[in-house]
Amino acid sequence: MKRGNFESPSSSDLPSSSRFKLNPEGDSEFLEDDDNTKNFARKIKSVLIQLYTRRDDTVLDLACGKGGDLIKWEKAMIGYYVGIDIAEGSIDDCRTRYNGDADHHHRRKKYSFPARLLCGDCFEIELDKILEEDAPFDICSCQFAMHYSWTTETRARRALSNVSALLRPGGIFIGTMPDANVIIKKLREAEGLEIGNSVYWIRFGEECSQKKFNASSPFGIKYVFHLEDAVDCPEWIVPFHVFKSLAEEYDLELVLVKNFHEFVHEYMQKPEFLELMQKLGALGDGNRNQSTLSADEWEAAYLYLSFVFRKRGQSDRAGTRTAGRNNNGKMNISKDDILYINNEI
Ligand SMILES: C[S@@+](CC[C@H](N)C(=O)[O-])C[C@H]1O[C@@H](n2cnc3c(N)ncnc32)[C@H](O)[C@@H]1O
Repeated sequence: MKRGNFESPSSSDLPSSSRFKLNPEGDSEFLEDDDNTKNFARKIKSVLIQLYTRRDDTVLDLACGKGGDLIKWEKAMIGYYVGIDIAEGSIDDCRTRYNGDADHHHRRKKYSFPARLLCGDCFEIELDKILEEDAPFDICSCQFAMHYSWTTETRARRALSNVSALLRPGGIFIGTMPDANVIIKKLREAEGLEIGNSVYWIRFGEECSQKKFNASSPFGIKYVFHLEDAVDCPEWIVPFHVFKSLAEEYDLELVLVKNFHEFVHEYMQKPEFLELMQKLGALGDGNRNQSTLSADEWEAAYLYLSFVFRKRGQSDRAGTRTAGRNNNGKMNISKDDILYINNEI
């Protein structure tokens, strides 16, 4: 039995701070006019979305939360949006946000693409029949959530088979999640079973006291994650090489995987991306009023990675444009329009 073969991350020679602000929950809108709310995780998602989405694309947002990415999809000028989340409250917030209903905290706007919202467990339920009329999608996005599927192999497989079944050939699967290599490396360097700094902590249970992980059972490795201003929640280690090979079984080929540090250096600090950054409002006005990441926030950013997969097969984007799409999409979503799906379906 092979043991403890998670790869170690390459040592990071990256600077200890950056001008972006970290909030991996990333569940609020990207407000172009408000420099002080600039947010690191949201920017990474914005860049990912902008780089891989094309005008009129149809988008499936797995674990969409409160719809924090809606404005990013609007900027990418998508043609149709389907969002699914397990949390009823979040889906309802997503609905009101989509409808442009005002609340105390946010400036609201209407979106120009039709949308559909579902509430259910997208790592348990077979979605291909449920979304038959909406599929195939050009883009599937799963931001800060794929690791919740990693409780068991069955759920991880369901997550990937849903993505694969719903994407068109050549379609793109983008996402962000914790970087298991970094977390395990930090755990091994720590004295006890806890790692962290002033902005986050991660705690493993006694079952991990050996700090060795059996390569033949890479699912269900639990830890508790605490980030400032967020609730503590259980999460699961996703060894990326297992994720990649499982994805391959479902015809999803890896295009890119990058730790957030690397992502920032490759996509967000290079002159050739300046125009994109400006378009996204990510740099503010002449770089004034920039939020700066503290060393601890920058270290917390190192806990995450972004990934891109491509569904195997000949791209038939032009063909799918004319398919009977958007039948279920609305420009204003009522409570009754939300489809609640349960595991029996
Ligand atoms: C950290 S939030 C990310 C929300 C959103 N994707 C974003 O980036 O702003 C994780 C989300 O995953 C959702 N989630 C967790 N497990 C899920 C499941 N099995 N099916 C659907 N959604 C799930 C949670 O309800 C929560 O909204």
